Amino acid sequence: MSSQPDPVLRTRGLTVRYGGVTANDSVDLEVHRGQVVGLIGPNGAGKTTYVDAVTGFARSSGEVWLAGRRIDAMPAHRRRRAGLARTWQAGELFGDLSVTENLAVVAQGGGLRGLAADTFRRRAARAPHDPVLDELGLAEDAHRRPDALSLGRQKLVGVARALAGESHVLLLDEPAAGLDTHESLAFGAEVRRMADRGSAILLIDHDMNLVLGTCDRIYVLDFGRVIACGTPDEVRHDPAVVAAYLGAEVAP
Ligand SMILES: Nc1ncnc2c1ncn2[C@@H]1O[C@H](COP(=O)(O)OP(=O)(O)OP(=O)(O)O)[C@@H](O)[C@H]1O
Repeated sequence: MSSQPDPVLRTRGLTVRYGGVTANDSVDLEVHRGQVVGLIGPNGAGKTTYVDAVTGFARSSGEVWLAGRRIDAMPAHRRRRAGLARTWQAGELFGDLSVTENLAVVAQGGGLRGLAADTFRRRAARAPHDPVLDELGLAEDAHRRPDALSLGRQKLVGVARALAGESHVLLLDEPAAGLDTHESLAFGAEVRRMADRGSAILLIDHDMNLVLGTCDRIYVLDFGRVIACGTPDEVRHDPAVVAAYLGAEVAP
């Protein structure tokens, strides 16, 4: 077998402690270009903590590598600039800005903080049309406000906003929360297309149809530890995963 290229994102021994709680316990994980990798597990297993640690929002020990470069000593804003993009679990969009303006907030860096609102608006109004809107099929909504869109399309705007600017890896934290089955399927297809065009994506979600149907590989966390890793088929039949998380409903 030919050797695989280096992963775009790799963690080694990533550990986060909150007081007496070990929220991430020596997590080794890899995401390659063109892959959607799932991260699943029960409530409180440490999934959001992992994203916080990788992106520099939680103090951690261990190694974080992005595109061959070690980034764990960098503050969050430098990791973002190095190419780590994330969505937030409660990823509200700016309701009084258009879709294009929502993207411009990120693309201009620094967000609204420190920038007078009218200055920001003048700049955002001149913002070039971001090609990511075309890629995600959102071009026709560019000048609408998020609340004029369906929840499914709002979620896509959240992804587009995370992608605005250059990024190597996209970390999606519960992007499908609140979507109905149909919207979730469409969302999964979009995530899959992004990976097929070369993105590297880490997907956290409790919607097992979405995760099992979209991911190339899945890591399962329980009490901060990786208890299993494999293809969707391997993971859904793993007795430890069924016992800790999946239960009988997705087992054969
Ligand atoms: N800022 C914090 N301070 C203290 N403890 C925290 C903090 N953030 C998370 N924890 C604890 O760390 C553990 C992991 O939480 P985390 O939110 O990462 O889990 P999760 O897998 O994302 O859960 P969910 O599926 O409910 O979103 C939990 O025990 C949680 O209570």
